[in-house]
Amino acid sequence: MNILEISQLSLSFGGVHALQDVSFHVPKDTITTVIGPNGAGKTSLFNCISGFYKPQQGEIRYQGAPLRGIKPPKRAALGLARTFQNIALFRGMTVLDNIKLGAHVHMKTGLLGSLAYYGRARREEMEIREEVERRIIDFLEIDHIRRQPVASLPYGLQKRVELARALAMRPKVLMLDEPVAGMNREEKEDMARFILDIREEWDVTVLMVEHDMGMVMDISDHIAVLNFGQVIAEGKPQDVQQNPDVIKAYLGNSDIDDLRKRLNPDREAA
Ligand SMILES: Nc1ncnc2c1ncn2[C@@H]1O[C@H](COP(=O)(O)OP(=O)(O)OP(=O)(O)O)[C@@H](O)[C@H]1O
Repeated sequence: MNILEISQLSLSFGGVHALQDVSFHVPKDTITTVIGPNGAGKTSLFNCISGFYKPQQGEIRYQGAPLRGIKPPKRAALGLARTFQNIALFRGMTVLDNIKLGAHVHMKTGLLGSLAYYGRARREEMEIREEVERRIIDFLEIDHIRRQPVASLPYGLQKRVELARALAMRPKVLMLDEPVAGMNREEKEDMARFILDIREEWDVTVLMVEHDMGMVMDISDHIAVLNFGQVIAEGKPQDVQQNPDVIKAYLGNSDIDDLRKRLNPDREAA
């Protein structure tokens, strides 16, 4: 079953065609990765799925239902959680407070919601939240820093806190925009392990944009390749890697050594 179905999506900014007739699917319980050279449209696609951009054409279906007209906070509450290319945490706040903000998407707002949301229901929700927060902190091994302000942490740990906040949203689809960008090798290996464990232990489908081809080929179940706003290949890592159109797309943007490094998963572990 596909948890997300993207059909014939097109998005333009003036004369720039960021996405052209993009169709692909995200099978449930997989790690699905969107790759492609710089400017290929990967972040634009993420922005369409999370509702920040409105495509001029096409449809995105989530759990079988169209997302059109649903605003970003509602999409998050429905289970589409996201991290960003550049860390988007509240740097002055503690790790724990940042994680608590993630859970906020489930708070009822508005007068009717507030009236319906007191007493036992609210207590139960708070208990669930605390339990989820505890589980996330244990899982991501960040108990020792939970009272520290985010700004005081090294980059790799900040990225982990961002992941924690996204998990606190209790997602069904976790969208990760370049989760290992800027990380050293050890941080990358940790992050790759966490992403694999999230799929296994948290019943979450992962949709990722990532440039690190070693990690992409190692941990992805399904890959879609974008180039100039169009899907040029989709399939298993080994199929995508051999695809002549994919090789050409990367060759057009890199020298041969860079290409080898990018497409060869044996280059380095994660
Ligand atoms: N808000 C915007 N306004 C105008 N043009 C935009 C906007 N967002 C994206 N674009 C353009 O759309 C195209 C695709 O950009 P996008 O950021 O989606 O690519 P990308 O694959 O995520 O690139 P990268 O790997 O460098 O992050 C680019 O030509 C970009 O300049």
